[in-house]
Amino acid sequence: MLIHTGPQKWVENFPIADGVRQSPIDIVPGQASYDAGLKPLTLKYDPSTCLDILNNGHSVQVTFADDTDSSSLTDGPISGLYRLKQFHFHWGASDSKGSEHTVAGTKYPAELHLVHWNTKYTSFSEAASKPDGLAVVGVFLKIGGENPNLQKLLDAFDTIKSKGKQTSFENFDPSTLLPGCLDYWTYDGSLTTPPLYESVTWIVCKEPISTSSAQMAKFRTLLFSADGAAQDCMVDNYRPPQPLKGRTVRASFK
Ligand SMILES: NS(=O)(=O)c1ccc(C(=O)NCC(F)(F)F)cc1
Ligand SMILES: [Zn+2]
Repeated sequence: MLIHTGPQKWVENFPIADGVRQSPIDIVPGQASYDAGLKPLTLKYDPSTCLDILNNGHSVQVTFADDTDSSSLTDGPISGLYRLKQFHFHWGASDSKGSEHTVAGTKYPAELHLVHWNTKYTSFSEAASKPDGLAVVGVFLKIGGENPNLQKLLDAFDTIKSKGKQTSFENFDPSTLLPGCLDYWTYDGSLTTPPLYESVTWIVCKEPISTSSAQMAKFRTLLFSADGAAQDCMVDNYRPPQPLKGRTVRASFK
């Protein structure tokens, strides 16, 4: 039988769900503070570090080799160098919802998260629970023209339909999924799925990338459920916005 332990239930096992720096949030551009001290993002990705694509039961994830600095994030709001570990998506059951962050209440049909960890720590796992451990770049997807770079991912979905399936996925360049303009909002937040660690410097790009309605439909063919279990479509895998609790959202642009 289908057990949905949705976001409202998480606080029972993860009390930090009611913490002071939870994510996602609703970003209100008019209330963000422009910070001239914020640097442009430096994202350097090496396609040869791309390893595989996985259905982990709550999203589709592309994992990278993180034993060297070849795929990294520097500058922006962070200090030091953060290595790319993986990227994944959140999406809705229809094009009217799906993103985790919202912009003045606007929901996008999907949101891409590029997850990086601070190399002042020895591993992703060690960094994941530290207040300055992770930096996640969020990119909104909006309905427009078909996205040929996204299509490369979607073409692998038939082989990873159910939970736990993974397949090799090589030489993919994640920078092809970035918008042309890297203006961003930044704030201190958390993982948006349990254990909800308050360890993320969020960097949310103002400019969305495009996807088509047909491409969004392809995301919805993935399953939360494992092979042999009752088929449970992987949709609405987003956490709704959380209270700001006095935090400031800074903008890298005027
Ligand atoms: N949706 S999100 O905020 O980008 C996000 C990013 C990464 C993780 C993750 O690695 N969880 C496993 C860990 F770290 F051991 F707890 C969860 C959520
Ligand atoms: Zn995410």
